Amino acid sequence: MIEAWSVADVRAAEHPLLAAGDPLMERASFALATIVARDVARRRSVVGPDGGRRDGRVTGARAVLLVGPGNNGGDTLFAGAHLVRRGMGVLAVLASEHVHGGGLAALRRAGGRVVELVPESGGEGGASRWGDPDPATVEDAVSRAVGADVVLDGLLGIGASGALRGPAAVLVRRLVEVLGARTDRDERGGDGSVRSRPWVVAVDVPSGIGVDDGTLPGTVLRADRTVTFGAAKPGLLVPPAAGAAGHGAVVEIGLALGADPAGPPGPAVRRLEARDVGRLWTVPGPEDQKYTRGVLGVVAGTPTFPGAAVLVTSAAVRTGPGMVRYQGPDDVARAVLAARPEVVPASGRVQAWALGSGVPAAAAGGAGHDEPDPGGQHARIRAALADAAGDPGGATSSGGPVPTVVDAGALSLLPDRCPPWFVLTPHAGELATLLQGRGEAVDRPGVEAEPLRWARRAHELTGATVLLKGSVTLVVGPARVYAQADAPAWLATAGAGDVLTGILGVVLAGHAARAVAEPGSVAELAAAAALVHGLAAERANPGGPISALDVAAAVPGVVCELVAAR
Ligand SMILES: NC(=O)C1=CN([C@@H]2O[C@H](COP(=O)(O)OP(=O)(O)OC[C@H]3O[C@@H](n4cnc5c(N)ncnc54)[C@H](O)[C@@H]3O)[C@@H](O)[C@H]2O)[C@@H](O)CC1
Ligand SMILES: Nc1ncnc2c1ncn2[C@@H]1O[C@H](COP(=O)(O)OP(=O)(O)O)[C@@H](O)[C@H]1O
Ligand SMILES: [K+]
Repeated sequence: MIEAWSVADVRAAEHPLLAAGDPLMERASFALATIVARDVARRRSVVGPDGGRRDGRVTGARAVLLVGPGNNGGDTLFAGAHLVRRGMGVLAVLASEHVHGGGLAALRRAGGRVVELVPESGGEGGASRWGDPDPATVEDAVSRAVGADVVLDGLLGIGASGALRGPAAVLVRRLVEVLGARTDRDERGGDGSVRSRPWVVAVDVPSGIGVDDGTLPGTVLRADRTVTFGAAKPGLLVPPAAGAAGHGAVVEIGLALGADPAGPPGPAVRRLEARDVGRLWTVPGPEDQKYTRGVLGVVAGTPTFPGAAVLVTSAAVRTGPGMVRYQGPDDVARAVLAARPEVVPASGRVQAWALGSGVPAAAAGGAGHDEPDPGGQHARIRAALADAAGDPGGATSSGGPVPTVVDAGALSLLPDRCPPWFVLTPHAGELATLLQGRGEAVDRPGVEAEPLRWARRAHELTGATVLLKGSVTLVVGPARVYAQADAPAWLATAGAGDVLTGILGVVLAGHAARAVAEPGSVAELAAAAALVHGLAAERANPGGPISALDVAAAVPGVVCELVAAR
């Protein structure tokens, strides 16, 4: 599992070490330089005499450091000194009047070059040194950065507040503009080494992201790699900032995060990895029979949208339940059975529900739909929701409260307050609608700009666990947040969410008692389902287009690998 800690927690963990004189910056900058040199060697790899690739030379490669006012710039300058000693040509672009003195001296001693974005003399006629930097110097710095092998972004770290300001902002805006105008595709030279774009390494975090909330308050230089110190930070996992972080590398600098029982309760954001999911998967034993393994009840699809019912049940059957029961109009049930004869088209006891995929939302005030309750599905969903909440008056008694996936149209049928074992699975548009219905003034772009904030808000307002779908899937439940980024962008295709509903329903059915008894566990189960969904999408057709049903078909293989590796 990747654990991301808040800025406050990281600072609190650094404090005793710094007070004791621990050389944190030396450790951080040495590790940073090592990773940068390794990346550069790989980027400059060449074809050897045997036809295989071997690492290229670091000596002679060019690095440009973008240096800001704080310790982040200090890390970068010290790393630059190490890179000079490894034979690289290093140029530091100082984007601030004051930079880390020790780091600057170390770089100069090693033989690195330095250019100041704002000339020492400052502006003429009383213009502020924090006014516009000299345009010619900016252009020169940008063209050197663009022509370098590697750019280290050390403008701001965890001390950032808001969008980049001052000369750093001017520099980054121009650099992003120039890099954006160049092809995203790497070009290989005659010897096979990579040319064209510099490899961008963010020091600790891409400068100017919202480190704790994952927002992008202004222009940020997208990194190919982020080397982060002590622990990952939330903004490296949470969109949209996570999209600027590239590959990750966490450098151990001795922070004892999580070790102090009196300290913070846990990481701010978590990301499950395959081995975590393998460990929590329920694997049947000889004493099991179909009812002990978990039965999933599905209410999905309508005569107009029967496909969703087929997708949910197909994915569910392939995720390994004891049984899948389907409830819906006869012609939809026939389509389900034609695709998956394993499905039982009858009501009965279930350990979890999957509700609402392919069912239109109930119109506010009951108006606006040709058919107020399409195929009778709204009534079935309402009954199942009451049943799942543990309402004794529930029409389809499952014998107690059971965890439930609430998707698509079922989101419009929720009670005011939900138990945390309800997992709402909106995409950004559906989350905006749900929040508007509860008095929040937010639209889809608003959710996309601050998905963590709004997923949290939906959890607070409803009490349910909220799984917000997107390129990174966020899960917010009681006391826990997960950010899963396992899926290829090819998964953004109609029906893919219905497949997730089926997978998640079966995961919940397999852990039904625990989900209700320990609501804190529900977010982890939902994150696990998102991981399986994402890996299945990748496996369905690596690097190419995928259809939703193909994702479902890939689930058994993914589960097999996960449990084999645990
Ligand atoms: N404390 C330590 O010894 C360690 C710190 N580390 C490094 O130190 C960094 C944190 O250092 P700092 O606390 O100095 O913070 P930063 O290096 O992030 O710099 C913060 C300073 O930048 C300025 N600033 C803030 N927001 C700005 C904006 N939007 N536009 C322009 N200027 C802005 C402010 O003057 C602020 O004080 C970490 O990210 C990490 O790289 C690591 O070396 C590990 C150990
Ligand atoms: N850019 C993306 N990269 C990876 N996965 C994505 C991306 N966009 C969407 N997804 C995933 O695809 C699925 C789409 O679900 P949804 O929007 O509910 O579609 P539908 O209702 O058609 O099934 C979700 O699981 C979501 O997380
Ligand atoms: K940085």
